[in-house]
Amino acid sequence: MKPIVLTASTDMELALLVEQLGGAPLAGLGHLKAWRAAAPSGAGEVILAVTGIGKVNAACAATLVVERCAPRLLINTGCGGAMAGSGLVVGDLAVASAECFPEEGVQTPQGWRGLDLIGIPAAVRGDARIFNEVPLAAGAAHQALELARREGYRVALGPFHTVSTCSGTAEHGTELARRYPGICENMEGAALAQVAFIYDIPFLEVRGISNLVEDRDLSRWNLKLAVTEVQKFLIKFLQFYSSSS
Ligand SMILES: O=C(O)c1cccc(C(=O)CC[C@H]2O[C@@H](n3cnc4c(=O)[nH]cnc43)[C@H](O)[C@@H]2O)c1
Repeated sequence: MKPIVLTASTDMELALLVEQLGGAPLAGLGHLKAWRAAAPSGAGEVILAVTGIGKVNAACAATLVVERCAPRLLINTGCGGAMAGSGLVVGDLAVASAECFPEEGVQTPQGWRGLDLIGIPAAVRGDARIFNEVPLAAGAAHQALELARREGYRVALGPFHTVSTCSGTAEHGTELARRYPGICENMEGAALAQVAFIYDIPFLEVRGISNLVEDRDLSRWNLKLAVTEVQKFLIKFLQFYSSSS
């Protein structure tokens, strides 16, 4: 059976999963720090890998794990910023319905425009072309949303933004939201989603909310709560998913 691969940008965002699943260090995934564990249901394996921060690290890691592990599902997790209007607060969960690159494009005299203005897609698979927005198959996202609700988590489903420049002002977040709708800002997800799109592999992204997209105030952040909540949820999701698929 093909494995499930689970990625995050830092060790902290995987530590509880590695501990609870009894992960053993896994060599042979290039530069990536990785572990392997039996899936909670006993059906197949889960591979956990740290990508590093940002889109370039995420795309490199995704390509490596997809080429070497041929996963049946690629899951990305970590913390993220709740965008205005999402209704999310620190400690909540966010599930991606789509991923988006809200910065790739052209600053024209008339304002910012996306990659469609240039006319060169970011990726092509068969007849499908993607520009700034990466669609995700609904299956795993809806399963995660329903399970999270059943387990009593506060959770929202919606499009995510993957940025190079984090929104450290509410105004910057509002500007990006004018370009594309979004509920959760992060720095890796769309890159992993694009690789999953190219290889036609189901992709799920669930993040714990560590902060709001607002004027930067680190005293209002709670990284520990965010990464704990989302990892506790993903342990339940792996139990559910690996026994049902
Ligand atoms: O110091 C800052 O201003 C700052 C801004 C954004 C993120 C950080 C981090 O320490 C975490 C980076 C890490 O977490 C994800 N993340 C979490 N919140 C956000 C956000 O509001 N915007 C973008 N990324 C966020 C991200 O995926 C990184 O992996 C510090």
